[in-house]
Amino acid sequence: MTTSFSPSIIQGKWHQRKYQIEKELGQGATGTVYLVRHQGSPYALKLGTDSFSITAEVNVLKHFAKAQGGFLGPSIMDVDDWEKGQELQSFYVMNVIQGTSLPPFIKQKGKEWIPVLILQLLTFLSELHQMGWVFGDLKPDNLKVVGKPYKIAWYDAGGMTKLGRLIKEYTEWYDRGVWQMGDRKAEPAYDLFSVGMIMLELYLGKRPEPSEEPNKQLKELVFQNQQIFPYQKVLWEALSGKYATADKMKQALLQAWHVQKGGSFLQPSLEPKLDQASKKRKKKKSKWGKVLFLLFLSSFFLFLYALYLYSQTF
Ligand SMILES: Nc1ncnc2c1ncn2[C@@H]1O[C@H](COP(=O)(O)OP(=O)(O)OP(=O)(O)O)[C@@H](O)[C@H]1O
Repeated sequence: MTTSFSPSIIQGKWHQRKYQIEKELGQGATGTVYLVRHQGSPYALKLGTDSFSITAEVNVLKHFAKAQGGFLGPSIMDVDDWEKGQELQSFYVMNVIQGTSLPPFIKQKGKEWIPVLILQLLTFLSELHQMGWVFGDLKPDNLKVVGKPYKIAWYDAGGMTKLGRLIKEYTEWYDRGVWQMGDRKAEPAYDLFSVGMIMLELYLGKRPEPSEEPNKQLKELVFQNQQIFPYQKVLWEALSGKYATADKMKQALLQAWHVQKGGSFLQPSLEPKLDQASKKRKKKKSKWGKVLFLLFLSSFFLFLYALYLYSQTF
């Protein structure tokens, strides 16, 4: 939703806190997010288009504030209304999540980071699902890589849906309904499909449009790409809803990751070691050969000398 008018200061009607607007961070379905300053500190302020959806988001965020298990996500600092002329506009203030979006991060750091970050994401999803929620609108736009050591951070609670309900917000490319791979029931497998699509996008570096037979196309995309090779099975199983929990997918991904690491990292370092060992063995062999040869030579001359002495005696 586009708001052509950008205020320079937003003041809460109830708490009277003043927020100086610095710039727009982005726009979502339920409002605009601004980078603001309050008493010298930066915050992200979401100004809603309707108070109902802002209240719903605030409720979900407050719920997760209690149990974010070390995962970086938005924490609510203030909730208030802004008097814009005659009308009231709801807003909430949260911490700023600064980081790099997943696609540019992978482009910069390399594809070997994909399973590492996906494993982190699965740990977060496992916790979320156990709390009875599904992320819903899971996509790179709602995730960022922050800090060092690198960690996945999330925002946008707008799509979070209670288990068993109908997914309330989705983005086509990450939605299993669009790819004819399942329905829009809020269950862990719905999020795991989106995780699979995020992986696929990061490996391919693009998002091909769904064709007339989207599920067939998806299978081809997974199995015809050699770069995905060690993760093809995990990826396809996630896309076809084979994993009932995020932990199950995590286990399978971890296994594939170890196999991949064993294949690409052990082999080169093993080869020189094997070479050196065989060289040592060869060296040992040639040393013994020399000793035996000298022994043979000296016994041969000894034999000739004995023969000479014998011929002199008789
Ligand atoms: N806490 C935050 N820190 C930094 N940037 C943020 C924060 N929250 C949101 N943003 C930025 O504002 C944009 C809009 O966020 P918002 O959560 O409203 O919706 P969205 O996820 O982009 O879209 P939609 O809800 O329609 O799927 C985000 O894409 C992001 O760039």
